[in-house]
Amino acid sequence: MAGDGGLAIEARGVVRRFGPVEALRGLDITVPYGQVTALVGANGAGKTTLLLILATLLAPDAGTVRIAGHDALAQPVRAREALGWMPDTFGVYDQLTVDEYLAFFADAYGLSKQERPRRIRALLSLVHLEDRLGQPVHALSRGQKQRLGMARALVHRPRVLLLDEPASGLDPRSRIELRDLLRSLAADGVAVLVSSHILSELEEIADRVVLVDHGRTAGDHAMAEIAGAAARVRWRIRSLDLEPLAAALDREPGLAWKGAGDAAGGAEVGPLTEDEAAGLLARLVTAGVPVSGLAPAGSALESAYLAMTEDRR
Ligand SMILES: Nc1ncnc2c1ncn2[C@@H]1O[C@H](COP(=O)(O)OP(=O)(O)OP(=O)(O)O)[C@@H](O)[C@H]1O
Repeated sequence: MAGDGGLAIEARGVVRRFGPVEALRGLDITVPYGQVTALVGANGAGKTTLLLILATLLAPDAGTVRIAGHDALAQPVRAREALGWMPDTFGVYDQLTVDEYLAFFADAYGLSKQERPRRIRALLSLVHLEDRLGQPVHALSRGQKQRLGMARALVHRPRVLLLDEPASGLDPRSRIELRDLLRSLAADGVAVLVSSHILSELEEIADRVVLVDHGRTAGDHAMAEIAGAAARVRWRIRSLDLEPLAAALDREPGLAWKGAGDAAGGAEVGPLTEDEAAGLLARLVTAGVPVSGLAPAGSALESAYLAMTEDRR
């Protein structure tokens, strides 16, 4: 699918200032084809600024950006042909119907008149809006508009897809469908770069995580490394009787733990790997502690994110 055999996105030393604010301070990022890469970072870290620059909608003050092998600054039109873009705030032309809206973008991307109706029906079916054909865009709910935005981003079958907070307005079913759609696009060789604050969802969607911190890349990890069995995460232990649990945890050399609060009825321990947690569980049970549950506390990506950003606050 890559065609040019290279990277889908390659940005180096990207700088962007807004007056006195340095939103990006020499950021580097590479995104391969055939994978979902997640862009994660605190509010104001620079994710949207980066995505706008990659989408050729904002010029950097310094740095280089290549999209699908094209220099995005010198050849923005070539870059745009390869790109699909879904912004976080979704502007729609309210007077248009759903299919007129997609036809407008199909036209802008040069799809032939014969192909357009077929493509529009396929896209509406892909985002489960086929029953909205002929209806005005303004009558759609926020989540439906977001799904229409996704269809719009895919009109010209882009090889590189940029999504800024795509799941924010979606109901649980639509989120699962979005996850499946992004996975199947990646399986077809598309490079997907997605920013989101919903880390538990990214864990299931993404192959890689790029951490952005104060305008720079602060980490680039395979999801398997972060969320796999070898990853160190916090664990929640539930027990029918808290006193023996607390006493047994106190006897564990070097183990960090705290009470998980009355409602949770147990303790939070770690970070530990899956093996270490299994060993601890075996010792607790052997010691006669009435353990009723052991599970990761929050998602592994959340734990990793908190650990990675702890000393950056
Ligand atoms: N048009 C603008 N004018 C002035 N400052 C801006 C502009 N756009 C972004 N900034 C500033 O640049 C920094 C990075 O903003 P950006 O929107 O890229 O962050 P983000 O990581 O997407 O944040 P969030 O997670 O809150 O969406 C922030 O300090 C922000 O205030």
